[in-house]
Amino acid sequence: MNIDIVQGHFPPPNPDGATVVIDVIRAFTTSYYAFCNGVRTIYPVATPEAAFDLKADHPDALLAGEIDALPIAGFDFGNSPWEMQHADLAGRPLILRTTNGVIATLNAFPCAHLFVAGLVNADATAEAIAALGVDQVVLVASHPTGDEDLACAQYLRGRLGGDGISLDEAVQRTRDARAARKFLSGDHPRLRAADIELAATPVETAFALRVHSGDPLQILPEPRSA
Ligand SMILES: O=C(O)[C@H](CS(=O)(=O)O)OP(=O)(O)O
Ligand SMILES: [Mg+2]
Repeated sequence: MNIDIVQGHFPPPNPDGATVVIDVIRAFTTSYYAFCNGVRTIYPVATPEAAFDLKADHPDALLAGEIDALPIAGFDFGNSPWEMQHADLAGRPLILRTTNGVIATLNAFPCAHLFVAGLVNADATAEAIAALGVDQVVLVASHPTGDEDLACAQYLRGRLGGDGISLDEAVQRTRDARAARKFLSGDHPRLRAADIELAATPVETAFALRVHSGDPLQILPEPRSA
């Protein structure tokens, strides 16, 4: 298996292989906890306007996301795993707009298989990719310069049989990442240290998150292979 790591919002085409878009702080940690708390599907969108337009077609949808890490006016939630844990989401679709993970996901097709991941579900993602039997894997650290997504990509590469780093190192690099500072400083009530705690805590029983092509794209939990 050939495994490439790239950084940023523009994954290379990977028509026969598997691509994983990684966003540890916070888009796919938020997505994971949204599903844990009952969300039915996630629609990733590029802009607040696209979110409001899509909600017109899905009136039961909830809106989550950020601009400059802060909640968007008129949205129900920030891009916050803690907020996902503390809300009633059962059976609702979620429309998600974020700066890095969501934008890279929207740019990731063409690829044969697309997943999104954080450290929370990195092991489950590695298992799902290994089960595909593909020759080419692209790991996309979606923050163009941040270390948290790159560390997760390097951990995932190791889990897939390539050069890797330990889970402890990936956890520490998440806590130390520049993007984590504004949450850990306590300067803003909607930027919570609890979000970083959740982003930096792998969950052994987690599930992978697969992106299904179509208009709109949908993110759905992937059943774990036995
Ligand atoms: O809301 C987030 O955590 C980030 C923005 S930043 O890196 O914290 O400024 O968006 P994401 O798309 O989840 O990286
Ligand atoms: Mg991020």
